[in-house]
This record gives sequence, C-alpha cells and structure tokens, in this order.
Amino acid sequence: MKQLRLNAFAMNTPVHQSPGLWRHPRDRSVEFNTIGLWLDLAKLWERGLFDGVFLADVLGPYDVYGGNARAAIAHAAQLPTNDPLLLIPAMAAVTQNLGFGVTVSLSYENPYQLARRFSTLDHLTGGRVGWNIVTSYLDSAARAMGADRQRGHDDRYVVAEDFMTAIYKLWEQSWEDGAVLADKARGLYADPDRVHVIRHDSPYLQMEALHLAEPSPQRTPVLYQAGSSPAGLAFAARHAECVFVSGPSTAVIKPRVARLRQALVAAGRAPDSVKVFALATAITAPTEAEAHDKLADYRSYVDPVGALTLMGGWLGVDFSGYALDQKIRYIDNDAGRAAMENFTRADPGRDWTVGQAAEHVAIGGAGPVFVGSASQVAESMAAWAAETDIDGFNLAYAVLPESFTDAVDLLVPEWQARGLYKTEYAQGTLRGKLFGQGARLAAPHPAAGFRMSQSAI
Ligand SMILES: Cc1cc2nc3c(=O)[nH]c(=O)nc-3n(C[C@H](O)[C@H](O)[C@H](O)COP(=O)(O)O)c2cc1C
Repeated sequence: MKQLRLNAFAMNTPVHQSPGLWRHPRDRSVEFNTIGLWLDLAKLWERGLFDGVFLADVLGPYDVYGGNARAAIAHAAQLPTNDPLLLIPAMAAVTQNLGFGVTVSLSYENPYQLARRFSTLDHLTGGRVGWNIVTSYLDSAARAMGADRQRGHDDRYVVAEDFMTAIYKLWEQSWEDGAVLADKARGLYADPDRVHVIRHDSPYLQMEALHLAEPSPQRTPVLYQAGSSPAGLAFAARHAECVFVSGPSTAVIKPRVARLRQALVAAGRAPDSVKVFALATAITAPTEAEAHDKLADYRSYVDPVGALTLMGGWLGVDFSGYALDQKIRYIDNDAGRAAMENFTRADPGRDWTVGQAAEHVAIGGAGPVFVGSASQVAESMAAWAAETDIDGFNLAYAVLPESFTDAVDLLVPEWQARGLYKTEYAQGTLRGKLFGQGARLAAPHPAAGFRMSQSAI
C-alpha cells in the first residue's frame, strides 16, 4: 500500500471547524492573534513530518444564519479572521521542510499583485509555498468588495480559468531562466533582453505588465483546489496538483475521488498526478476507553448555534428557522455545491436531519471522526484511505494543539511501524517533496506551456 500523507488544516481565527471548542480548558485557539501559537504549531507539524499546513480563509462573515452576522460574531464562527499569508514567513523561519498551502480567493484579487505576493513567499520559504485556489462562497464577501452579490457558481470558474492564464504568464513567462545575473563586477543585476512584458486581454482582465518579482524556486506555487461540482472538478483536473475533498463517509468520498481521477485523464493528465487529501479528525489516546472519554469531553463543549452558523455559510441555507429534526434537502444555490451534496444526495443511503449534520460538523467539520486507540485509528484511517483511493488526510482539530499533538505522538508512529508513513522528509521544494520531481511544473500541466513558449514572445 502507498504511504499516507498528512496536512494540518487550520485558520487564522478562534473557531475554524470545531465551534465551541475554543472554550475547552486545554484549547489555545484564542491565542490566534499571537505569533507564539503559530510558531509552536509549525514546529509540531514539522516534528510529525506533515507535508504542510493548509490555511483556510474567507473574506466575509457567515451571515446566512438568521440573515445577519450576529451569530457569527457572538460564536466566533470563523470571525474574527486574520490574513493567512502573513503567518507564513514566521512559520517558515522556525521550520525547514513544512509546506504552506494558503487559501486566496481569486474572485477579489488582481493577478498582478497576487503573483508578486506568492513569488515573495516562495522566495522567503525556499520554495515551500502552495496556493489553495478558491472563488469564495459567501455573498457577504462580494458585498464587502462593492458588488451586490457574488458571481453565479459556474461563472466563477469561467473567470478563474482566465485568471489562471494571466497569472501563469506572470510566473512562468515574464522572466526567462538565467535572466538574473546579479553580476557585481559588471554592475548588471538582470538582463533586460530576458525579461518580458506580458499581455492579457479578456472580458475579465486586461494587463500589460512584467512580473515584479524574479523567478522563485517553484515559480508557480504548488496548486491546491477543493471544488467538487462538475465545474469545480473540470477546473481541478486542469490546474490542481493537490485536491482537498471533504465528506462524512467513504460512500461520499470514493465516487468523488474516482470522478476526479477520470477528469484528470480527460484533461490529458495521469490519474495519479494529483494528490488527494480528505478532511478528517482523529481523536486518539493510549487506550480505546480514554479516546472515547476524550471525545465525550470534547462534545460537551460543542456549540450548536456556532455549528449551524458555519453550515449556513457552507450550504447557503439559513438554518435558524429549521427544526433540528427536519431533513436537509438538496437545493441549487450559489454557495458550495459539494457541501450541500454531502448532506443530501451524495449518499442515497443516508438521510441527515439538521441536528445530526450540526452535531457531525461540530467536531472538525464535514469529514469523518476517527476515534479509538492509536493502533485502531491508524488501522481505520488506513482502511478508509485505501477504500477511497486518497493519498492522505487533511487533519482538522477539535482542541488546538492537542489534536495535532496526539496525531504526531500517537498516530504517526503507528503508521511508521506499518511502513505507511515516511520517517524523514524528502529533499527539495514542496513540489519536489510531494511528487519526487523537479521544483517547477512540468508538461502536460498548462503552466509549463507558458514557460516553454518564451522564445515566441
Ligand atoms: C477541505 C476544504 C476546504 C476548503 N477551504 C476553503 C477556504 O478556506 N476558503 C474558501 O473560500 N473555500 C474553501 N473551500 C471551498 C471550495 O474552494 C469550493 O468553493 C467549494 O468546495 C465549492 O466548490 P464546488 O461547488 O465546485 O464544490 C474548501 C473546500 C473544502 C472541501
């Protein structure tokens, strides 16, 4: 069986995916404003040989529940939320191998400025940065940026496709390899003949620019994506190198992964050219009984209104008017399609009431919760991974950092003993470590095509 990979799932906020758990006496989430928490976490994740941390982000309040932001404010449902990119240089300074997959919504960015921010981070981290490409799902973010509402669901992916073309030109095409000379004797920093102005002219974007940053170790950061709708899947199949999936059971995730691998083939890429990470939470302890006690203790801190507030944003449904025993039914809207599918038609064998879904997502979000002794959790997660054909897990936390400390000290050694987990990091950039290849994107990925056509500019 192939080795499993771990990512940590975190966010620069007091309540990421476990509403109410910030009140737990051992939880450090309220320290999210301080750099010390992030340095401790980065060192912990690296001690556990995690491939990286995936930093989530949203740009508006979860104001679907009750039709306003009051519940999100009171229950800290991903609010306040600080900028995730600014955490990265600090965490990079205390680690050598940990990768940083950071979420930025292209719906509210200009490729020119975003390309520079990522290039700067890729330089400062020595090639350890990745971009989780999202298009956002909250109307509140669109209103904050001056629009009435967000673009329609599928339309967002059309704009995203165009954005990617523009940003690849900046990262891959503007500066030729070897353009930077830094020749002190000749006083020549870079060769003007090898730095090109690129142009982009589409209904969405007009740009005439040279990239402000010189090529970083990876040029294009490692590309992560998480959309599972047909439009999201087609986008992922073209651009993603890693895909995050999230759903409560193998019945939901297995066909989703199969569809992604088929879509990769349709896009001319190998079915295993993308690493798939499934959201999951592991609650473990030296014995099974202790682990179940731990989960019961955690559950006593769950905040149901906080959970419904998050679910409202993910599914685009105001659950404040629902009875807890009411069944969730599929509707089309402009929020996340996969989030809606998870609790409706993705598993025809399972009906979810509002209360059941809220209870489920309150410990680490929509993924499964594995509970038991270290060896039980190691076995059940490995079996889950084999059944769904994923490459690893995107580990959410219940209590911060305890959930991660348990994973590092209890789960990882069990996997290592079974040959299911690395015992040291591979060399190279984040892309090199993940794929055992070079630092730069290679054909048939579309970004590589922009680099190779440099002579034609
Ligand atoms: C594990 C996971 C994490 C995600 N994190 C974010 C995030 O931090 N910010 C965001 O705006 N969207 C995030 N999303 C949402 C996706 O980017 C996407 O918008 C969503 O899955 C809906 O896309 P779809 O309708 O194509 O499935 C995440 C999705 C998953 C599955």
